[in-house]
Amino acid sequence: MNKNPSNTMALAPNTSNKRETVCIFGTGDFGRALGHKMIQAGYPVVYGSRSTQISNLIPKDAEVLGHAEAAQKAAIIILAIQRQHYNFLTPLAEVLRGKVLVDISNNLKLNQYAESNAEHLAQLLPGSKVVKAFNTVSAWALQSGTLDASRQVFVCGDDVEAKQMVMNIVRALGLTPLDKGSLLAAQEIENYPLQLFPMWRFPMYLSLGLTAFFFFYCVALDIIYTYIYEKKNFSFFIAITIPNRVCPVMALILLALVYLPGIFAAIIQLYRGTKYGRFPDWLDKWMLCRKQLGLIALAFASLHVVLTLVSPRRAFTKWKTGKGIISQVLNNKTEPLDHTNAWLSDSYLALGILGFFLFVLLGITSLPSISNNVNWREFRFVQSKLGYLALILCTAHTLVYGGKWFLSPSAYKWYLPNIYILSLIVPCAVLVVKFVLIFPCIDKPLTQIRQGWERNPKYAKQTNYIINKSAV
Ligand SMILES: NC(=O)C1=CN([C@@H]2O[C@H](COP(=O)(O)OP(=O)(O)OC[C@H]3O[C@@H](n4cnc5c(N)ncnc54)[C@H](OP(=O)(O)O)[C@@H]3O)[C@@H](O)[C@H]2O)C=CC1
Ligand SMILES: [Cu+2]
Repeated sequence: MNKNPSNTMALAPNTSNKRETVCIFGTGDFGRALGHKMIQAGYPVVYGSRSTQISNLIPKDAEVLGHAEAAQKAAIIILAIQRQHYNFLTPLAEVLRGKVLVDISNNLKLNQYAESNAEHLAQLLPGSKVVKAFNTVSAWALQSGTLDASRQVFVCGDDVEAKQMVMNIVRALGLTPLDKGSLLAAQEIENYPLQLFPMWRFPMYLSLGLTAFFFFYCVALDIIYTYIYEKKNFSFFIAITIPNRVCPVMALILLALVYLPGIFAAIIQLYRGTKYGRFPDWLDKWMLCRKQLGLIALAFASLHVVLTLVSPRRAFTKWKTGKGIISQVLNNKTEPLDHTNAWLSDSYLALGILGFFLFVLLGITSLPSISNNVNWREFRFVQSKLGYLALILCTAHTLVYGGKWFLSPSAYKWYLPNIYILSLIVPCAVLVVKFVLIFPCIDKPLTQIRQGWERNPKYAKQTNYIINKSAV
């Protein structure tokens, strides 16, 4: 039985300027914040609450009624209530039949329940149209208007029309809806706020691990080795010298790691002769966090710049310069300018400056506010072509800086190579494979594959299979 005859009418898209009434169950923090924002956006708001007493915290223009009464006034009902209280909705099933129920709830733990809160709600009230939305926005941000970081609202639901109505509200509040598909996506959306920087986790762990490794590598070779074999105490290297070796090395390796998965992907596609086929899971994940890897690399490069610029202020540098001058004075001999050295030092500085400039450009263009304003060809040009150029310049910077003594025995202590030699392995491998193997000989077949050509009949079947599966 439909208690509300205007129900079906209210579900039709609203074309007039007047906004339709929205009902919110629950007058807690989130319910109040959302109601406040909705009234500002011009929606009449009616609250459904256990107590109809109006407290002064509730937005002034809102009405507060019992749950059943409030629900009858609107086609959309937002549930600002924790999941564990959902059972009180079962007696209201008839009133809620055909209505759009917006589930905004979050959990305290990842995968706390077997089914997502939204699916649980849909099972409780099979006659209603459940839409998941708003759970990634905080009540505090809604109320204070500081939404710059989280304008995106993930929306999912099985009823397309209901989802559209909710997305219209999201837009009216000045937020950006992102359609995540059917209610099956609710679990993922509910897990999202519980994950701290999900895309950053792998890049963070990787860079922490590598940084620690290179740091102790340098401590062993530059401090402990010199202490044991040359009886010199260089422990103060820990403060600036070693960080200024680790930072450029990390920047270079992480930048190379941004482009390495693309090379694996190309090799896999070439080998399979098709682009239809899933990449292995690890590669998929790696491809998805390339931007984060690049931004961490940029941070290391910036630190390297700062650490290099403070060099003239260091007592060690001043002492070394003074020592050189005094030895010339004592020997009464002026050393002529070494032109090779002058060329080398100027070139490695120039390469470093150019490389860093491109690095910064890459970082800036990856910001959403910029990347949203360039088309994908421009974006690809910057991220791929300029990115490779930055990688070439930074690799050359390291080679010119250290190249002259890479072959000398002093670059190897305890048979271990100098950290710069280590740092060149991945970038050089990436550049060689890209420009010697992939680029000249197989770029064309690769492009053809990426445009959807099939070279490998073995995969034709699988292609059909995948297409059929995605159509289901
Ligand atoms: N706070 C936030 O920033 C965010 C919260 N959320 C989600 O919003 C939901 C509400 O959160 P929040 O507003 O912070 O919580 P509150 O505890 O502040 O409010 C919950 C409200 O639910 C109602 N309620 C409590 N118990 C019952 C019950 N047994 N039966 C019926 N109604 C009940 C009450 O409303 P009344 O007294 O009017 O009946 C109460 O005010 C949660 O699921 C949360 O995960 C999602 C995103 C952000
Ligand atoms: Cu450098």
